[in-house]
Amino acid sequence: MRVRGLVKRYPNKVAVDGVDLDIHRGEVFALLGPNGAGKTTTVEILEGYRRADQGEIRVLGVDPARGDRVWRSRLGIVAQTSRDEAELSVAELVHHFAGYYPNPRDPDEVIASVGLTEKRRTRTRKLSGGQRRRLDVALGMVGNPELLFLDEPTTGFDPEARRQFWTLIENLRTAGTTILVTTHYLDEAEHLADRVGVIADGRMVEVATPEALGGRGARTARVSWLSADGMREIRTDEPTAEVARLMAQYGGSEVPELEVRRPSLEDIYLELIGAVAAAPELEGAAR
Ligand SMILES: Nc1ncnc2c1ncn2[C@@H]1O[C@H](COP(=O)(O)OP(=O)(O)OP(=O)(O)O)[C@@H](O)[C@H]1O
Repeated sequence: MRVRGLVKRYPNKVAVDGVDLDIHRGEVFALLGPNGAGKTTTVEILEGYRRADQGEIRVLGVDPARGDRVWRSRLGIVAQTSRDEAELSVAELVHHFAGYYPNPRDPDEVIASVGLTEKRRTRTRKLSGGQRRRLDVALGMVGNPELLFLDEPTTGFDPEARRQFWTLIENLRTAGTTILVTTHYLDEAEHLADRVGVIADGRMVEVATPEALGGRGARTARVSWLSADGMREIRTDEPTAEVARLMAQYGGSEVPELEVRRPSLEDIYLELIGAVAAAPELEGAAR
């Protein structure tokens, strides 16, 4: 996928303001950003559901505004809101959707992979929020897509379901599926994504691996431990040397509650978002 200078204006708002984005085949890419940043608008343009006002866009080699049925059948989409088919059972709905695609996955295997086998005969209106979301994911993947869009896929999942979902995504990735996921869960992005893009106020602030975002790997570490006088914390660029010093000080025995910490992805993300909010010059003159 290749995007250059994507712009989308609504009557009162420039929702996407010159976004560039490259997503490589087989990659898991997480799009992060606060509410209203422009994530869903961007994703829906890439899916062909909304029209861009400006920009060059290629998704699987095609301009989404001109995407035909064959192109569409190569995509899997899990939108933010569920499709409403309340009277069908889980199995009926997944089998029904499989029929839309030329080369679908086995619907029963897909139902099993999202953990809904026990609910296969349940009408979709009787599913819990998290179960309904798992069904959405099943519908997105049953067509065996080359490229899967997941818009906040795990909202409403309990922690165990989220872990199961991560395994599912890892399996899809291993099978070669390219995945674009939007999420508000930083741990999810860190766990799943090869690269993350942070979008704020319609602009791409940074694209990097989760480890490198905001110069994270090079950031000062904090070494903390429980000393005789209470908790101590030292900021240092050489945490290994600091730990060695502590070990010597404690005569090689356990240093109580020793912890070495670098800024989390969430710390870095909040810094990036905060910098955009505090920098009025980033407000586009085009508005
Ligand atoms: N159909 C629309 N008409 C007018 N404004 C819209 C429309 N859709 C979105 N917007 C506005 O565009 C901006 C970007 O919205 P978008 O849904 O893309 O954000 P988002 O990053 O996906 O947010 P969230 O994390 O809350 O899902 C918001 O200010 C929103 O109010």
